Amino acid sequence: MVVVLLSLGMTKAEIRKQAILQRKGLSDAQVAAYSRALLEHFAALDFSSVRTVHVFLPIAEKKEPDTFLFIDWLASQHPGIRIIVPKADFETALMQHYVYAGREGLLKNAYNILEPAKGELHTGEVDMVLVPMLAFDLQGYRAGYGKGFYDRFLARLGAQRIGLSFFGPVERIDDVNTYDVKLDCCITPERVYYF
Ligand SMILES: Nc1nc2c(c(=O)[nH]1)N(C=O)[C@@H](CNc1ccc(C(=O)N[C@@H](CCC(=O)O)C(=O)O)cc1)CN2
Ligand SMILES: Nc1ncnc2c1ncn2[C@@H]1O[C@H](COP(=O)(O)OP(=O)(O)OP(=O)(O)O)[C@@H](O)[C@H]1O
Repeated sequence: MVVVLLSLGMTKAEIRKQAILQRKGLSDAQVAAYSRALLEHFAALDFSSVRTVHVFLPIAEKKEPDTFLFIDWLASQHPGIRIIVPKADFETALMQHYVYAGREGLLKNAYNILEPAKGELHTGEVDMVLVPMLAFDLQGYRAGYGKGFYDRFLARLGAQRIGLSFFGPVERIDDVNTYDVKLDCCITPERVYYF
């Protein structure tokens, strides 16, 4: 008898490749429409005890969700909430966090990530973090570009971790490691997955 062991899972490297291709296939109009759909789900969350939201700034060239929609919505609907944006140091894979002060002060780094050039550092608590990714799985694990920025950042925080993805989950990420931090939920254009 021949026994075939099928794994439904994928490695992060495989998932990254697939997700990058999937993203590349999106038109600008699709990115805009999907981003609006993500915002609709986000807007339905409970913000009653949220004072600080950490928002990644999109790499437009990589067709990431347009998080400026989220920033504009928060500023108009919850003006009391403080918006924090990151600045990544690629030598240490650590991020510094700044109080968002408008688009004027943002510059693109070598990876096309917009980031604050200067401003007020935020070193206090963060209640909610929007997490970028290439893909996530049914357990709430994610794969990003592979430098561990968000794993390092989220490890020391008690914040709500909210993933944003244009695509639904993969069944399972096989090579999850002890540093990988699970999401609390992941928003896709279709629905919100809770873990
Ligand atoms: N908007 C945004 N900011 C973010 C992240 C993200 O995913 N999205 N990151 C999430 O952790 C961190 C940045 N992570 C990155 C890690 C590696 C590369 C990189 O090596 N880029 C190469 C090749 C990428 C590719 O394979 O396509 C390049 O641009 O040449 C870029 C970003 C922190 N800030
Ligand atoms: N808290 C940590 N301390 C030390 N190393 C870490 C930590 N978190 C992650 N790493 C290391 O960083 C590397 C990248 O991790 P991983 O492949 O999970 O990245 P990713 O989650 O896809 O990337 P990102 O978080 O930047 O989107 C791994 O070698 C991992 O061991």
